[in-house]
Amino acid sequence: MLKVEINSFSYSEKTILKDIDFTLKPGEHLSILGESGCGKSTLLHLVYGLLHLELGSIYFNDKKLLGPTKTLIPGESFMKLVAQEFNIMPFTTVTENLGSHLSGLEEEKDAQRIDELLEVVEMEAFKNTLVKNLSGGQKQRVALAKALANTPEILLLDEPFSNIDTFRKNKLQRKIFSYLKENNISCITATHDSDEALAFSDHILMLKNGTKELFGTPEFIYKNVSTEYQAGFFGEANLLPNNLFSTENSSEEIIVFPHQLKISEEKTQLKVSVKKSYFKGNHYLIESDFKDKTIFFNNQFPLKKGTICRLKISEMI
Ligand SMILES: Nc1ncnc2c1ncn2[C@@H]1O[C@H](COP(=O)(O)OP(=O)(O)OP(=O)(O)O)[C@@H](O)[C@H]1O
Repeated sequence: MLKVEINSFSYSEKTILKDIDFTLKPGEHLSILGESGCGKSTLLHLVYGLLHLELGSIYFNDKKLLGPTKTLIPGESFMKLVAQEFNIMPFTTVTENLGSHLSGLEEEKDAQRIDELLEVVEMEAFKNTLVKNLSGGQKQRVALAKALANTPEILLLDEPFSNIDTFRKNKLQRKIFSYLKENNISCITATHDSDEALAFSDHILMLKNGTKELFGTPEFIYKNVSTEYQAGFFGEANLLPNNLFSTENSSEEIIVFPHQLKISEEKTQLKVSVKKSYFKGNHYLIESDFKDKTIFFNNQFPLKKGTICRLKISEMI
């Protein structure tokens, strides 16, 4: 089990991470979700042992991980990090790259393992291609396969699918995350992609300015979104006074997602003027004005600019 307790971490005067703690059991997947610059990569680098943690501690099972000031070679052998600038050798083939991480003693066994890894990242067709001739997304897939070569106990992935097109991404995510579960490999991913975090993780740690904003299962996170920052990860969201929808006289504001709002025949208080309709495939996202606020809601059809309509909450999250 991995146990992380970061009281505080800074590169210089400015505190980058503060009061972060979590544990990760074998095979569990934690997503770190946060905006650019909030400290996701720093957190992964601390866990991997590239950065020294003065105020806090990181344990794997009962062993305290000591970090770069106490170890000769930074990084832990049971853990692999796939960083944003992936560490692969450009002038060798894909097979040679993967082979460099295997024993080299049993040729046939290594060849089988390389085929298995290439199948997981769907790179069989590029076996003999020089890495320098691959696209960014293909290099990212080789880096992933390389990290898996020796079956680590913990895999740290920094934006692992950032260069991979949507067409391939979904299938690849399903394959890789089920491979990790089947092999009981724990995983921490740093991501901006809420779809990935919701679909594949056991826990999500949402960060804001280096501190814990929300922590819990994907269902818990989605149902407990209460601020614009938190909702921002899940598409357009509206922060509205609760008393628009209830008779209660409270000053509380609630987050309402576009799919929760529906045009109503009743005289509701939420009377909006349509600004623009965006085609989203199976629905339209309507941008509208309500007093000085922009309100987004979903509709089956596009609406003309200037159309006035009243909205109600059609469903809870
Ligand atoms: N080596 C460094 N020295 C000083 N400051 C750094 C260093 N690396 C990162 N930072 C700063 O620490 C903060 C967190 O950076 P980090 O890379 O961890 O963010 P991130 O959430 O991973 O961002 P992104 O999603 O853009 O990759 C940023 O303000 C960044 O400028």
